[in-house]
Amino acid sequence: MMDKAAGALLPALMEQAGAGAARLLLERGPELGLGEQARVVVLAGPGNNGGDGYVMARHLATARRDVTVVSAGEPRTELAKAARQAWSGAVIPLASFQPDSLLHAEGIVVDALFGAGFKGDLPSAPAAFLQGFKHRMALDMPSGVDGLSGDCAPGVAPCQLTAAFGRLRPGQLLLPGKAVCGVVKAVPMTMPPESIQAMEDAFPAAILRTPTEPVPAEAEGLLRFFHNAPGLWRLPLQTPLDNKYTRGVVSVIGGGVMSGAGRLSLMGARRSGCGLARVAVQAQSAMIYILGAAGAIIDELTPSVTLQTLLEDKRRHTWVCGPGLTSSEVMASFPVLLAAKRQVVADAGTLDWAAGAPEKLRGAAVITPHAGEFARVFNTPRMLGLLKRNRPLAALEAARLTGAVCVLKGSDSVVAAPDGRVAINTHASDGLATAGSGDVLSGVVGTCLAVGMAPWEAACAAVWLHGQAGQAASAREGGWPLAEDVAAELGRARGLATTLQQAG
Ligand SMILES: NC(=O)C1=CN([C@@H]2O[C@H](COP(=O)(O)OP(=O)(O)OC[C@H]3O[C@@H](n4cnc5c(N)ncnc54)[C@H](OP(=O)(O)O)[C@@H]3O)[C@@H](O)[C@H]2O)[C@H](O)CC1
Ligand SMILES: [K+]
Repeated sequence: MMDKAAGALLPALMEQAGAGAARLLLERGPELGLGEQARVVVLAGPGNNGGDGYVMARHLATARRDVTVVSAGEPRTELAKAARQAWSGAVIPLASFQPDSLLHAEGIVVDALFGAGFKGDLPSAPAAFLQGFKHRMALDMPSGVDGLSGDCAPGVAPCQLTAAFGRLRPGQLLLPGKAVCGVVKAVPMTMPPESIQAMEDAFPAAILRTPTEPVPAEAEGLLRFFHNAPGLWRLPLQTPLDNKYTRGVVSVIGGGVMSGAGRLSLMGARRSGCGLARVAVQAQSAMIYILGAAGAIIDELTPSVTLQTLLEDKRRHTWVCGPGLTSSEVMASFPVLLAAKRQVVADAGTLDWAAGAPEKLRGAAVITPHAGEFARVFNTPRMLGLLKRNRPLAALEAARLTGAVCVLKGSDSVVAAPDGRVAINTHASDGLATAGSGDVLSGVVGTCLAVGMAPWEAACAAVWLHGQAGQAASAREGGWPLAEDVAAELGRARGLATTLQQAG
């Protein structure tokens, strides 16, 4: 139900949306390769997205641009009807409009067909009409893109420019939607703060919150989206009183056969600033860890020194369990860590051990699956469908099923907490698509947890630091960094996060 206050705001918001989109096109046209006098064709749909299109056309005409409105259906909402009436130019029905090849090549079509209210399949005639143009700009979303998930209906016409109204939508940042939005530019909208929640309720697709924006108490427990950036979380600053324990202790379960993954996780933890990192590993496999990391402590497990013995040290609260582990190694460690009430980052081998049985992960603080691991753990048709078409909801449901924060890794990683918070990370780089990069991340999550951050904040911070380190390593290595190169940049990434936190 739309709140009365939000309803009363809508005409003013539509006016701001249409006027702002017109301004954006006038400013950005030359960058899109449009000439001064390029013709503009607005394709207006039946809902409020179409209404925005009529308002935009009016403002473009006032700015003396050659603008034509083509209608893909009579306006159905009161707002869109009012916007249609305020447009004094002609409205040509789609079926009767005959664009010439010059218009196709040199003009621009404004996609005001469907926005947040789109559902189902794209009708073929308007989709083909949009496809015919070389230059395209979208209002809110290219028609056929789901604003919440970024899922695209077949036939979506990719745009070079998208006007975002007030705030960004998740679907503008998540693939595949992100790829068809082109450059996304926010059109500023002013609205009283108390109306923000009401506005969010009024629109079918969620709106992204900025990191520093407080969430009203009544929104607790509801799905709400955030853009992942420093400001959404705070990493503790260094102080002269710090010692290695106050900076956090991270312990990694080391694999006996696949030692590389555990060592990369250890590197991630150490490079991102934990005070002390330790590895617990069977004595016969300890040497590779001992030789590999002079600054880490290696705890050799023997019949007399077991994991239980190590857990007597209460300072060892945070554990990374999974990188490089076989199922039997997971079975011998993960349940023991949970029984001892440790906060555990579950990755790799632990996720494979829980294939088809997500309840086995209950008790972990953070789980970090990539799409393949996710599909193995949460292998019901519903979850596989969500994974394909709605990554934020897939991650959220995984978090709710396991009680753990879920980092669904990808080039647009999402971090979901069981309480409904979902952060979208856009701060990644292609360079992270290399073996071992996920192992590094698990160690960074370990550091952020060990230093006392709550699980969702810790996971968000770790994903951002990892992304920043990936970008820096990519730049340094000509676009082709190794996981070790990414780890090597983590200290500087944390330094940058601190600077940004202090500035903001
Ligand atoms: N965020 C803001 O502050 C503001 C956003 N505004 C704009 O409003 C739209 C959302 O408007 P809404 O009217 O809810 O939805 P749409 O315009 O996107 O589309 C709804 C109409 O489209 C029909 N529809 C939907 N899918 C299909 C389909 N597959 N085939 C045919 N027709 C379809 C739908 O028909 P129904 O029969 O399903 O009802 C509707 O007629 C948002 O995107 C912004 O652009 C406002 O300007 C205010 C501020
Ligand atoms: K649109």
